[in-house]
Amino acid sequence: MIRLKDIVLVRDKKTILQVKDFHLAEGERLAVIGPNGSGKSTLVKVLALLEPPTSGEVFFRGEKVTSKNNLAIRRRMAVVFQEPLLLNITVFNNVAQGMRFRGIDAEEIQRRVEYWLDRFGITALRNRKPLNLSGGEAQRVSLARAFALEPEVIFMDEPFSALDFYTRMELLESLGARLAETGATTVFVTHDINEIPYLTDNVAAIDGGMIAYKGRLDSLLAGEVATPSVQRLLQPFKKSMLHLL
Ligand SMILES: Nc1ncnc2c1ncn2[C@@H]1O[C@H](COP(=O)(O)OP(=O)(O)OP(=O)(O)O)[C@@H](O)[C@H]1O
Repeated sequence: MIRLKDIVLVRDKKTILQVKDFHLAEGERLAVIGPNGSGKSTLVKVLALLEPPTSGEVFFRGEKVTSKNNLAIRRRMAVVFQEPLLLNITVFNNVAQGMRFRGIDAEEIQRRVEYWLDRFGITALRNRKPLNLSGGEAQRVSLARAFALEPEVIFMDEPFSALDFYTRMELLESLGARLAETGATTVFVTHDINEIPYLTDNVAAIDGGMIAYKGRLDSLLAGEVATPSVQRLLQPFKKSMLHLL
């Protein structure tokens, strides 16, 4: 579905990302892990067409992304960030807004908003403004907004890392069920490897801007080749997780 070819991204004369060949298949659910500053968010920004690489090519369904088709392709994707980034309008309108920008008709918008508010358990909040929501509720709104767009790919960049443990567990369960229901192609960045089994067993580890591993999480935890700093990152999780896999 998305292919990166010979991608290099340079910021302040420093190479932040270097990806020779990367392929995200249709329906694939990929978790992305890596040490702080390794380039996880940058990888998502390049895949989601939010940041053009310094050199190299991005293909979406075989079509090369250019400055001309970039916006049209970006509208087929949705991104959920760590901060919900809601507008100061009602929950209903926050979920509806992106669809309005995409020219979807009012009846269909109404149907989708109601459906996704229900799926994320926030129908009762429909007339509330974001300032009156808890962090977990606000992130549910941001998830409903993304799913309502019926995107071909959903990117999530540490969406739950600002939330407390119980809220994170609830949201992971809920997100896992919704992803299973839609079959959406997904990239999920996390710094907490414990979150991954709720969503997928498919992981990419990034280190120093390069993809050090892409494959099954259990194989990675069992010691399959990755860079020493990715192995160090896994160390604290190994004991607690191996029995779960
Ligand atoms: N605007 C910028 N200008 C220069 N360097 C930047 C900029 N934004 C990020 N970087 C650098 O790019 C590298 C990759 O950053 P990125 O945010 O992709 O890493 P990350 O793996 O998502 O990190 P974290 O786990 O801390 O969120 C880091 O070294 C960071 O300092």
